[in-house]
Amino acid sequence: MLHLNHYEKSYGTAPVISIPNFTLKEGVYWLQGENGAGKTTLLKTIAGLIPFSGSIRVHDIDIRKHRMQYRRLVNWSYAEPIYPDFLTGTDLINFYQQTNQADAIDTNRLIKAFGVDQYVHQKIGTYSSGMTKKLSLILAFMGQPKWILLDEPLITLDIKAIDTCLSLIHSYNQQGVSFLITSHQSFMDTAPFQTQLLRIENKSLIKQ
Ligand SMILES: Nc1ncnc2c1ncn2[C@@H]1O[C@H](COP(=O)(O)OP(=O)(O)OP(=O)(O)O)[C@@H](O)[C@H]1O
Repeated sequence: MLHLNHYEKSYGTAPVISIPNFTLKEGVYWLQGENGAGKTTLLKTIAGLIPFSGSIRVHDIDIRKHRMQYRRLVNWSYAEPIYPDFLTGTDLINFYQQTNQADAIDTNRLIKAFGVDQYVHQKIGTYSSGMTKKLSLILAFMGQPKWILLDEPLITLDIKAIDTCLSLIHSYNQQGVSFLITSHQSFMDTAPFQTQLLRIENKSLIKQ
């Protein structure tokens, strides 16, 4: 369960989104809204990356009171990931393996599933945008998260990687992992799972 209470986010004096009280049960949620509505902002705050007012809890673990514990429950993938050029994919994966206490066999399975084993030892500066995106998705699936937040997961992916990503969402969800996904692309025609629709409109979050 994900709870937001008295959640408010502004940049400077400009309010972006306000959510008095919202609970999301387990599931796969597709968060929609116009450009600039606040989708990335909401995901970033739930991921613990930017400050906000109010409270956020996942499985009763408070984002501020139990920061480390919370961060292990919530994984996140950027819409347009940027990593230091001088690191290799292996460097980042090894780092996440430690911080997220991820199982090595599961991690290798993810690397192979996205075909990243072909280039994971190369420096990230040599990757194309789709290659970097696949790496970012591997990192998002690592460990034992209860929620995975995916910001535009399908952009720049090739058709095979889109299938891989949708299959992983399906299988992780069957194992009790929930997803909050933003996407301007309609992926429901090919997705092997049902989604529940959420929308940010007029600075509010609504279920559809
Ligand atoms: N770092 C920032 N500083 C100031 N304003 C910001 C910042 N990041 C986002 N905003 C503003 O917050 C609002 C919401 O932006 P956000 O990126 O969350 O929208 P979005 O719904 O993800 O949009 P898109 O569909 O275009 O990706 C926009 O008005 C944007 O200009």
